[in-house]
Amino acid sequence: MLAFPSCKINIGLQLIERRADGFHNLLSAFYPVGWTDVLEIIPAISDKTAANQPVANELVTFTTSGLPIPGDPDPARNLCVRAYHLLQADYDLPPVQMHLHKIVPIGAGLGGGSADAAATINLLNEQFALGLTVAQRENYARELGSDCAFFIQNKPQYCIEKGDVFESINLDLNGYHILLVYPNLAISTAEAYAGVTPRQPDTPLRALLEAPIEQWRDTVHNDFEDSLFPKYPLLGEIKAQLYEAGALYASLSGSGSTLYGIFNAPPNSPPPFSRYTVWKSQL
Ligand SMILES: C[C@@](CO)(OP(=O)(O)O)[C@H](O)COP(=O)(O)OP(=O)(O)OC[C@H]1O[C@@H](n2ccc(N)nc2=O)[C@H](O)[C@@H]1O
Ligand SMILES: Nc1ncnc2c1ncn2[C@@H]1O[C@H](COP(=O)(O)OP(=O)(O)O)[C@@H](O)[C@H]1O
Repeated sequence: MLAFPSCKINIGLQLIERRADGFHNLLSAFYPVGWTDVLEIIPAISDKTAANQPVANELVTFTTSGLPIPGDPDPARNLCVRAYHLLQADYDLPPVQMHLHKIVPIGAGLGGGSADAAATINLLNEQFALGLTVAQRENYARELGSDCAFFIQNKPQYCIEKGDVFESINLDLNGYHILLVYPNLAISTAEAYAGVTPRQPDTPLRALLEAPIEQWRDTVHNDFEDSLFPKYPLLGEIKAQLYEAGALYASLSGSGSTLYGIFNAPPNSPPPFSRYTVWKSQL
């Protein structure tokens, strides 16, 4: 079976407090974006002379193409393989062959790896008729990463606590256009969190998002920008260029390094962005 795990942007991200477990409580709106990887999972064929080499262990044959993934050549660390083992432990799954074609940039604040893991859970649930509910699949996903559970349903959500608990939100950007700019610079999530100073927001994000998008520029903020823009000035420059290109709203996504702009009409990819990895689409 085939899936196209897509990524997310964060619209606003308020880092509220450091928790006793070392993680941070936050408020953020997660919004799905259609830049996707390709993931195929099939029951294993027994012919070991086939082109795919068994690499992780006897249960999973995992191969990749496209962007190189940090952690290769140790595929056991890949979130897809970890997701398989999580379910295998409880459901005694048969051996599988998995292939991931990696397209979404890595260390980009787009949650691409988490999306792959969630897609693995959803595919295995379907392929082997496990009958897992959304809540059960989200619980497995939470074990793999804070933003992983979001991708089980992959719909706009208001995220609280570690970013893994959801409240519904009426946020519809249908018809707007988005331009993502990945500056070919990976930022590790742990590194980004290590630099933040959390604080209680004056106004919780949910109230700010109720205003029209034209007002967000002055109110809706990603708190990671405060520590990452001074460290990587390029990020602030790209955000300014997105506004110069006509964005109604522009921001860093998650813990970076991708910047995005939301536009009324299809944006050009003007010269400042041509040296970066860009992706654009209608939302
Ligand atoms: C920042 C966000 C915002 O949406 O996304 P990305 O930009 O990475 O896509 C998420 O909070 C990232 O979630 P995820 O990438 O799943 O992080 P995890 O693997 O759970 O954690 C990686 C590390 O980030 C820190 N961490 C993560 C989540 C959280 N709420 N507080 C934290 O302090 C911890 O140091 C942890 O060890
Ligand atoms: N399938 C995967 N795709 C991408 N990264 C993966 C995957 N599996 C494990 N990882 C690890 O997760 C880390 C960050 O993943 P990613 O989700 O792309 O970043 P971000 O947290 O910035 O959204 C990478 O450093 C990589 O080592």
